[in-house]
Amino acid sequence: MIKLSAKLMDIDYRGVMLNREDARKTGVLDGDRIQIINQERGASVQAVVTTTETIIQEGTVGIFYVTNKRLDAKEGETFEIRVADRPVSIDYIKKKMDGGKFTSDETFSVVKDIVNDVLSPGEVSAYITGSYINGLDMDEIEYLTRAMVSTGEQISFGSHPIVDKHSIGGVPGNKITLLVVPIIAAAGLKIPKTSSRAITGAGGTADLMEALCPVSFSADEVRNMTEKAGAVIVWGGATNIAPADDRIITHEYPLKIDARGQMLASVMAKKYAVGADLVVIDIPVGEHAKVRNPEEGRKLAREFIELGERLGMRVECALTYGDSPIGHAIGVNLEVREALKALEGANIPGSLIQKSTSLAGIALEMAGKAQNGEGGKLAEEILKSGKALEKMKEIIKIQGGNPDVKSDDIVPGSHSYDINAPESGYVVELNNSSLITIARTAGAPNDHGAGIYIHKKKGNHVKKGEPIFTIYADRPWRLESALETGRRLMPVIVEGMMIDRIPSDYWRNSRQL
Ligand SMILES: O=P(O)(O)OC[C@H]1O[C@H](OP(=O)(O)O)[C@H](O)[C@@H]1O
Ligand SMILES: O=c1cc[nH]c(=O)[nH]1
Repeated sequence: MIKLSAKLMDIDYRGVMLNREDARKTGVLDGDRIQIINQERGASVQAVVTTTETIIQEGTVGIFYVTNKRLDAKEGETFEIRVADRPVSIDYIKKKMDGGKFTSDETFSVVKDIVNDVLSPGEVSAYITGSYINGLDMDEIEYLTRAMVSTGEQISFGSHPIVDKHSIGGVPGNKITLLVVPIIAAAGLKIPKTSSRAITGAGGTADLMEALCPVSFSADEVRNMTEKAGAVIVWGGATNIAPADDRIITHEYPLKIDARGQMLASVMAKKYAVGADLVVIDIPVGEHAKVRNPEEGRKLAREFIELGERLGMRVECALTYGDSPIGHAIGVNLEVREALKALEGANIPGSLIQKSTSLAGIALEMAGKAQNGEGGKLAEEILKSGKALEKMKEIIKIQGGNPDVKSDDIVPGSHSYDINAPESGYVVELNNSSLITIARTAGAPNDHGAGIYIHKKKGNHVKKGEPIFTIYADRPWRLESALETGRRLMPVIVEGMMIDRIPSDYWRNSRQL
C-alpha cells in the first residue's frame, strides 16, 4: 500500500492515472485495478489504472472525472492505494465468450461491476460481444433485466395505469416518440418516457429532445415532472434508472450493433424501473433494419411479451415498416423540426403521422381510452385538435426548455449539398444503413444541424437533375467527408441508372495500387 495525493482530471472518462514508478511500487500494470481509499471519510472505490511517465508526477494519483463523481475527492487529498482483486465477473464473461450460460448471480455480478466501473471498457466490450455472438436465452434476459433495474433507482406512482412505449430503433428518422408521448399524455394518461441516445442510428430520442430542452434528470425529478405534466421525455442514461443500460449502449454505438438479448433487457428494464403497467413496443422490420423479416419480428414480439409477463407488465408489439426512413428527415434538428411541424398541424405526408397515431392508438386501447380498433382514430383526433402540441409544450416547459418554440426555429446545418438524380426514373433503392452512415459522417447526432433531408423516397419518380436528398452539416469538412462516404456507399439507385463502370484494365490498375 502507498499513499498518494489526488489530482483531479477534468476528462470525461473512468479510472485513474498513476505515474509508472508508483504503479511499479503498488504492483500494478496498465489495465489492472486498484482500490483508492480514504479511511477517515469512509470513501473507497475501485478503478482501472492507466500509467504515464509525464502527465502524473510521482506521489500523485490522477482521478478521472466520472470516477471522481463516486469518490468525491478534493484536489490534494491523500488516498491509500492498494492492488484490488481481479473481479470474478471477468470469469463469467469468459464463460459466455466460450458459449456458456449465465446464472442469475453471475449476471448480477457482471452488471454490478459495470455500474461500479470495476470492469474496464475492453471487458465491457467483451461482455457485449460474447452475448452478441452466443446469445442470451429468455432466463438470462430476465436475469439481465432484473439486474439492470436493481442496480439503479426505481420509480413508483400513486395512480395507475402507467403507460410506456419504446422502439427498438434501427430505422432512420424514427422521431415518433415526440408525437406518441404527447398524444398519450393529452388523453389523460401518465407516460414517464426514458430514451437512450443513438445506438445504431443518427439520432436517438434523447438526442432529439435535447434540441428542445434539458434531458438529464434524477429519478425523483422524472417522477415529479410526470405527476405534474403527465409525461416527460428524458435521457435514461442520466437518471440512474437502469444505469448499466447506458454503459452498455456507449460500447455498442461505435460498432453499430444492438445485441438481441441486451436490447430486450435494455428496453424492458427502462419500462420496469418506471413502474409501467402497459407497454407498446415498435419493431421496425425491413431489409436494412435490425429485424429483417416479419417472422423474425413476430419471434421478437413474442419474446418482448413473454419478458413482460415474467416482470408483470402487459406488452403489445407493433411490427412496423422499416424499409424506408420515417418521414423525410434524419438527424437531430431536421427530425425535431419535422416532428414539431406534425404537431403544429402541417400537412406532413404519410409515414410519420400514420406510424405515430397507430402506436399511440394501441396504447390508448390498452388503457381503455378507446375501443379496440378505434385507438388510431382517437390519436389522430388528439393530434389534429392541437392538444398534443399543447401537451408537448407543457413537457418542454417542465423540462426547462422554451415552450413557445416553433418548428421554424429549429434549423439544419448551414453547409449543405444536394444529391441529384443522374437519370429520370423511379427510386428503387434508398439504403437505410448507408443513409445513417452518411448522416453520422456529417456529424450526427453530436452536431445538431447535421443530417439528411430526403426529397424522393423509395418508389417515387424523380427527373434527371432533381434532388433526391440533401446532406446538411454544421462544419464544412464534415460535409466533405459525408460526400466522400456517400460516393463510396451509393445509398440511392434510380431505375435505369448505371451503378458503376469497370474498365478492362481495372484489375491491373487496382493490383498496381
Ligand atoms: O439508434 P437506433 O438503434 O436506431 O435506436 C435507438 C433509439 O430507439 C429507441 O427509441 P425510443 O426511446 O423508443 O424513442 C431508443 O431509446 C433510442 O432513442
Ligand atoms: O433503448 C433501447 C433501444 C434499442 N436497443 C437498446 O438496446 N435499447
